Amino acid sequence: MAPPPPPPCSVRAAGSNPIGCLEVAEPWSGAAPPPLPPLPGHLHVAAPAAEDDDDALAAAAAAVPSEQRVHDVVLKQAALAAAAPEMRRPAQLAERERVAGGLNAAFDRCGEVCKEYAKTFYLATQLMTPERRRAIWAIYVWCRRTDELVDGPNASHMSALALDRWESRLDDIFAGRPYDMLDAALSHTVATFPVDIQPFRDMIEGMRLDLTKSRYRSFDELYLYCYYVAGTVGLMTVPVMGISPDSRANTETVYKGALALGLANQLTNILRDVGEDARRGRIYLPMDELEMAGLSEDDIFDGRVTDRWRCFMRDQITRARAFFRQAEEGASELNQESRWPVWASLLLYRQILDEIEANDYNNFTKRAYVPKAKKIVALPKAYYRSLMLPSSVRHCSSLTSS
Ligand SMILES: CC(C)=CCC/C(C)=C/CC/C(C)=C/CC/C(C)=C/[C@@H]1[C@@H](COP(=O)(O)OP(=O)(O)O)[C@]1(C)CC/C=C(\C)CC/C=C(\C)CCC=C(C)C
Repeated sequence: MAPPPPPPCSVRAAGSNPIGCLEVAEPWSGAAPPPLPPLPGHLHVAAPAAEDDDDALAAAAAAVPSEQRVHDVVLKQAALAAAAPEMRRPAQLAERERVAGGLNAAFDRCGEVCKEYAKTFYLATQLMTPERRRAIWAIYVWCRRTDELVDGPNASHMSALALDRWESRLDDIFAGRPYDMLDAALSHTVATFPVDIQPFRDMIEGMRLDLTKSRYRSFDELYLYCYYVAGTVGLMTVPVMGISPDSRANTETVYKGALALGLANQLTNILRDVGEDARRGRIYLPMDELEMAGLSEDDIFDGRVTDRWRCFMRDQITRARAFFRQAEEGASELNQESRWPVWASLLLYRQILDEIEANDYNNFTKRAYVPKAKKIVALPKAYYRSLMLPSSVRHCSSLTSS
């Protein structure tokens, strides 16, 4: 279950284009992994609805709360991972195909991109086994490219049509027909690990929302957006990172934790960037909650740090922290060598919330960031957390010993 809405508050009554190279890569002419065989629990793409049905479908979808809709995707991905062996194909076969397919350079390039754009994360992937590490890089690059479509230097040329093309390219990746070398790395990854296509489709859906939507009426709407652009990352990566053989938690709990970390990170991102987003005419904060707090759009566009604003922000931060807490439960259940980057992401991103508080909630003109010294302290802390036994095991043994 998602953390509850913010509690009532007492005062409430009152540069350059460094990644452009990712957009254009040479068409891939090397060997590609075979298309995915159908697997039990694999999500099938629904046939497109006839236009007449569109409104009815949209109304039906809107009637289901976002949390329920997302939960269904979580269950399907968890079932797929639980039904498949940890890797879809024997490791040796995957390895042989990677080398024979000339994919070394493709994965190396993915690693370089990660190193360039997410240094800390890249460093933290070094403890992972080589095949998991490479696969995580390939997923990272696909996510980064997808995000660049609407947030990058060419974003102003982006259209729904281009996103449709990106989505059919995604179908090709899953069908073993990669377009370029970076796609080829992802194609190999999804043929090797039990990763479902739905979270990838959903991330593209999040980018579509970004093209058309600049206000979120309620937390329910915002929840769905955060799932699309960030919760999906959790669902994409856990099948690669794997669950600890010692874990006694059920798969669903771990996937819920992964979803929670994505949601927490994205909510934190939104709280950090309120001023920056407002300057682009965007407000991601739930409009009904703003109204309940006695705040209007103008308060945000004017960037006024008032007591009402501070109180509103306190509530939003409380909610984000609740998602981080839920994520902690899942993080400790992952394979031990995969836990470090996850704990690092969790601890570093959560500290941004502390920095917003330290800035006295001025997220209009001050960008909250974690200073380098604090980052350096967080990394060994994350490493230490990653050494701890899964919490499901700790709880079990404390029960049996008492
Ligand atoms: C191990 C690990 C941390 C893996 C994640 C690697 C990965 C595939 C990341 C993709 C990130 C990406 C490029 C997403 C595109 C959409 C987007 C931009 C989302 C925002 C990320 C931060 O973006 P940005 O780099 O622009 O941030 P700054 O402005 O520079 O601060 C998001 C906020 C979301 C990122 C979401 C995650 C990292 C989800 C992490 C969840 C897991 C890895 C699951 C962990 C599992 C358990 C059981 C807890």
